Amino acid sequence: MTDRNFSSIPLLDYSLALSSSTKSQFIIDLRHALINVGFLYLSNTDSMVDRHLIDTLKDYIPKLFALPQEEKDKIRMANSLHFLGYSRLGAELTKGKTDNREQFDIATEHISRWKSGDPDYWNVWGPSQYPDEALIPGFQQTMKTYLSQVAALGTHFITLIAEALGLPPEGLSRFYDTPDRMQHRGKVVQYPVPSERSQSDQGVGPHYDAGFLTILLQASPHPGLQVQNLSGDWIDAPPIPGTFVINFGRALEFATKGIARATSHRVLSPPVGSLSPRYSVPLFHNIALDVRVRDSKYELEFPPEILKLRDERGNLAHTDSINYSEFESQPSGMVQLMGRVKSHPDVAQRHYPALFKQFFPEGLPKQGFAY
Ligand SMILES: O=C(O)CCC(=O)C(=O)O
Ligand SMILES: [Fe+2]
Repeated sequence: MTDRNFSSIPLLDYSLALSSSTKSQFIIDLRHALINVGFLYLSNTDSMVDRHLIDTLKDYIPKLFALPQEEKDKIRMANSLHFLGYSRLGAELTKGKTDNREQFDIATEHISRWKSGDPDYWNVWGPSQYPDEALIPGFQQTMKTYLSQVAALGTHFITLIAEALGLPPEGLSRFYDTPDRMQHRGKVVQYPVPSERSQSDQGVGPHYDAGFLTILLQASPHPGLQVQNLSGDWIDAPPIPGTFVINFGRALEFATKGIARATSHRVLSPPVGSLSPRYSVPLFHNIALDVRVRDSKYELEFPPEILKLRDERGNLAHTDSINYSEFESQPSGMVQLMGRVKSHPDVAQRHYPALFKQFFPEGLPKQGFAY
């Protein structure tokens, strides 16, 4: 119980999971992170994600945001049925306040399988938009390779999560289609330095992530990411060189009967006077679009000792996040689509007029409501 109100985020060494003599310790540490924290740092992932590729990607990021505004707007998200593309600074609100960030939503490669008669939510997956190759040569290939390597790390990590929850390694495979039929969504994000006059330090407000797990690259040395512990205190998760931050989302929490924690988190803008923006690259590792996590078809049986750990942990005293409770009843794809419609009403107005009317009967708001 002393671990209940964590005051720092555990660091796990991925290479320990790859050797039979050290794997059991890794699984024990992962179990603690899943049940009590909901966040972890992961080091030594070079066998899955090329370290040089990460450095190359980091070098591209400031150049990507420095592209002329009109070039960024050419690939704006409103062009895309799949909610993939560029969003200007301040396009979204979280908990009623503007998020001070600018971003490119770019996903792993995927050809939409939607056909007439299929549910709308099949269209949340599809091809990405990239800036003109001549303006940022090589970025597209770097990003594609990066996303596919990180997605593969996520696919392996899911088997470790299953083991940490007392299931066989393939215990969570029912939530997935084959890897070639899945799409995982990445973003490249810039949090600008606020001006002296700024009233807000909100990079992104408190929220949960949606799916099973998020794999985050903190791509600049700025602190700012904070994680809410069981008593509601905000704990810093500053960048640690050579690591990813991994956190668990609402779908995993629902699918595991609350054993795994989706943990509320937020990002503070860089302090006024900082010399450069903060950059990050999250990858949201998805489950299959048709899955209803609470349907009996997907119900998982956990060993009593794992359920006991959940019960000993207890429930949250307080959280500042509210989003994605739709997993209780909706298919995963519908939860994603509803989240996207709320965050990006301009895209919805263009491509999903019926849903747009349902969520925004008064017409187009100035900003989206991210969470
Ligand atoms: O930028 C970060 O470090 C985290 C961003 C985040 O939590 C999100 O976009 O869901
Ligand atoms: Fe998040």
